Amino acid sequence: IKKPYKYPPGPAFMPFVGNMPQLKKLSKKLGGLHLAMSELAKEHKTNVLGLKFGSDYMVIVFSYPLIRQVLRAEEYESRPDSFFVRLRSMGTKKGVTCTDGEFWNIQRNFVVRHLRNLGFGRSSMDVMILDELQEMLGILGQPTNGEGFFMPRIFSPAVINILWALTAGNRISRKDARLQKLLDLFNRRSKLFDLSGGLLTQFPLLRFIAPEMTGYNLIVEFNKELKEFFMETINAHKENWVEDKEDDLIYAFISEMRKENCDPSFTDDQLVMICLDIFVAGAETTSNTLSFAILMMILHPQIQDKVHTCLDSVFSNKKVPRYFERNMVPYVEAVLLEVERFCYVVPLTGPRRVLTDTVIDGYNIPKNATVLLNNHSVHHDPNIWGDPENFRPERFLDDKGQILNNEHLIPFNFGKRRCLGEVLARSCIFTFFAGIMNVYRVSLHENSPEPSSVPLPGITLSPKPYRAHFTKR
Ligand code: HEM
Repeated sequence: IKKPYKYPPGPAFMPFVGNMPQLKKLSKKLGGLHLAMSELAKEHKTNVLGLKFGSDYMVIVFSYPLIRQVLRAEEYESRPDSFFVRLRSMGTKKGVTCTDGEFWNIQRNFVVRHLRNLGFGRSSMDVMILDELQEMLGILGQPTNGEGFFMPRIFSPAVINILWALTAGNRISRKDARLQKLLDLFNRRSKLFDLSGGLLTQFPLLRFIAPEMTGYNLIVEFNKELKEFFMETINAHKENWVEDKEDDLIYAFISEMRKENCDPSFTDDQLVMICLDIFVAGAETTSNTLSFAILMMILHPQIQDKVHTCLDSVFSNKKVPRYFERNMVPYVEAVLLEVERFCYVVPLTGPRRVLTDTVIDGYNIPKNATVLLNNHSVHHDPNIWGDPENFRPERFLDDKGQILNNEHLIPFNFGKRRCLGEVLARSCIFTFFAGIMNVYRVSLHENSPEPSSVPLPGITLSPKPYRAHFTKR
C-alpha cells in the first residue's frame, strides 16, 4: 500500500489492518507498546516513526527536541475524534482530556481555576492528603495474618478518596461498598483500554459481530454504571445547592450552570465526563507511582537506608513531613524524581491530532493523523542520562546534596495540554512516601512473588504484583 509523500519511515502497511498485528505481536514480545515502537524506530533509524492503524495514520515522536517541538506547537493541541474516543466518553465528545478547540479551552480553564480555588497547592489540600496518610499509617501497622500487603492496589483507595473529596466534597470510608464499587469499575475498565485505540476504533462494525470479544459490551455496561454513580452524587448536590455554593468541583459547576449567561458547554453530561476524566487521569497514575517508589525501596535497601537517614536528620518519627517542607529533605525528593524517570507510568503520552498538514524533522504528517509522544525513550536516553538503566537518585543532586533539576524529565509534559493535576500528584506522592518511610521500614514479604522492576504493560504501567512487609522503625 502506497504511503503519503514523505511520510515518516516505518514498516510497510498491510491491507486494511496497517501495522496493527505486527505491533501487537512485537508489544507482547518486548513487554509494551512503547518498547515495540522504540524497536521499530531503531530499525528504521528514525526519531519520527510512521505507522498506520486500520485506516488511521499514526505517527510516533521520539527524542527530547522533537517532543518539545510538538508540546509547544498549536497545530498538535487537538485530540483524535474516533468511534473509540466517543465510546470512552459515553457516546459524546465531552470532558477535558478528549476535547479540543474553544470547548476544551473554556472547560479546562474552568476546572483549573476551581481546583485552585478548592486549595490546589495550598494548605487545605495538604490537610486532606494528611488525613488519608494518617489512615494509611494505621492500616500498615495492623497484623496481616502472615499475608503482608498486596502492593499495586493498596494506595488506590487513598488516592481515589482525595480525588473524590475535591470533586464531591467528602471522602468515602474504606468500608463503604461504594468505594469498592468505584475501585472495581476502574480496575475492570483499565484492563480494557489500549492506547492504540483498540480494535473498535479501526473496525467499529465489529461491535455487532463480536460484542464480547472486542470489550464493547463491557465498556457500555461500565459507562452506564459509572454514569449512574456520578449522577447520584450530582443530583444530591443539586438538591442541596444554594446560590454561589462552591465547596467542591460539582457545586462550582452547578453554580456556573445556573448563571444566566452560562456558556452552553456546561451540561450534566459534561459534568459527568469531567468527573470521569479526573479519576481516569489521576487515580492509577498517582497510585502506581507510589507503588513503584515502595518497590524501589525494597529492591535497593541501601537507598532506603539513605532515605531514612535523610528523614531522621530533619524530622522525628512522630512528625509527619509536609509537602512544603520537601526542600529540607533533598535526597527524598531526588528518589521521587528518579522514580518518575525510571518507573515512568505513562510511557506514551498524547494522543494528539494534527489540525493541518504539518512537517516535523523533514517528514510530512497528514491532517488528522494521530501523534503519540514516546516520553519513555527520553527518560531512558543514554545520551541524556549516561546510565539510564540504573536506579540512581544521585543524578538529581549537585555536589552540595541539593536538588539538580533536569529539563529532560517530563513526566507531566508541558505546554497548553500539560497535566492539570501535577501539583496534586506531586504532593500526594511526596506526603505518602515521606510519611510512610518516616515511620516504617519496608521489605519483601516472605510469601511474595519475586519482585521485578520490569513493569506490567498497559496505558498506565504498574509494578508486577508483590507483597510488602512494613516494620515500625
Ligand atoms: C503521577 C501522576 C500523573 C502523571 C504522570 C500524569 C501525566 C499526565 C500527562 C503526561 C498528561 C499530558 C498528556 C498530553 O500531553 O497530551 C496529563 C494530562 C492530564 N492529567 Fe495528568 N498525570 C498525573 C496525575 C494527574 C492527576 C492527579 C489528575 C487529576 C487531578 C490529572 C489530570 C489530568 C487531566 C485532566 C489531563 C488532560 C489535560 C488536557 O487534555 O488538557 N493527572 N497527565
